[in-house]
Amino acid sequence: IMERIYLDNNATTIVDPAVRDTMEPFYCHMYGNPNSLHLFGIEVRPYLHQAMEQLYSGIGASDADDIIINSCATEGNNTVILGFYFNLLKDTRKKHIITTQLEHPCVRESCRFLERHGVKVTYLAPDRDGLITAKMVKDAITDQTALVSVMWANNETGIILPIEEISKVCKEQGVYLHSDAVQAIGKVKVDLQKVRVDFLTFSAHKFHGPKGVGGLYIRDGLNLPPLLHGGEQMGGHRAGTVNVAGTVAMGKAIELANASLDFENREVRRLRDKLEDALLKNADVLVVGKRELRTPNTLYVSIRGVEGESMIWDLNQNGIAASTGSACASESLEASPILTAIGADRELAHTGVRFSLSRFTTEKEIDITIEVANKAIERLRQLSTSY
Ligand SMILES: Cc1ncc(COP(=O)(O)O)c(CN[C@@H](CS)C(=O)O)c1O
Repeated sequence: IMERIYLDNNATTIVDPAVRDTMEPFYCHMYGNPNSLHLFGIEVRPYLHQAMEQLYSGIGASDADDIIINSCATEGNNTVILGFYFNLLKDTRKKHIITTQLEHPCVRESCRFLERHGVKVTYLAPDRDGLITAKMVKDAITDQTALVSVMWANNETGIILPIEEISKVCKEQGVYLHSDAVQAIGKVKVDLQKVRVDFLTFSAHKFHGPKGVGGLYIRDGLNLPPLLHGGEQMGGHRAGTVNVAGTVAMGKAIELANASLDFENREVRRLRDKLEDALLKNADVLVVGKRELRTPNTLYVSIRGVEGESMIWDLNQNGIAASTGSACASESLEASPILTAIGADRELAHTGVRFSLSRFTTEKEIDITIEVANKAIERLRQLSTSY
């Protein structure tokens, strides 16, 4: 049987077995609704409390801040951006939001929805290194700007954005800052004691927790109307029965993810660099973003003369899972926005392949991937009419 190799961890990750084990008791043993006042409900509360403590320390949140448990980062990002519309933009003359062309579609489309309701949105374009700088943000802020939304790290390229500098600009200018930290947690240190953001979103399944549970951080004293109404859960910030098993799992997952940061930035980075160096030995191969400015597990490579989809197909035929970019865009055959934004020509913009490793990736898997990828490049270039 062909050995399968999973190198699409920015799309989703395997649940760490230790995380899975924490979920077990909450299905058939302690299955009460935590909001119930009887024994079945009360007995699960200490586990939720422990999970919240793990999450607070996992991102360096202060006790006075809020962390809302939700279903995923898509929900969290929608809650922030739509919540801003109802809370602030609708009633005051501040009708401007600044975001970037790098954001995940759930941020972009939430902003587009607000544009249809009279909000002005600036989508900052990255520079040729794929970066959004604090200066770009500062230059875009006007006296009508209410919110800046910039992701902590990009899901396709792994490029880490200067959130600390951007947060200083937002504080100086009196503008709220939201950061989508989905691709940062477990890869780089996210410490809100050091970097002041007002809203932060994350999803457990990106750092070896289960799908279907995520978190929304709201800094002390900030008020955001709920996206989901009709329950006193999460202090009224998010109605709906709490996903007990998922929350407990996410607490354990963030604890393990932070404990593995050194391993991620040493060993996973070494394997990613080994793959990257091997691919760069081929002519006309471009890696997007400076290596030291990327999350340790991600490599977004453009191989001239090889369509991204063809490369993914060849890899898949050999049991290797990678992607042409974010999973949610995998159906669209459009040119990659990031490659277009950094000035890649049309042909190049269709040649992106994303490899994203994890702490479970082995040296043998990378060696096999190097061999298969080099053979695929040779085969596909021979078939290419343009190379
Ligand atoms: C930066 C960023 N922000 C939000 C999301 C959405 O996460 P959900 O848990 O699905 O709601 C993702 C998920 N990006 C996956 C699936 S599209 C990728 O292949 O890149 C993300 O990377």
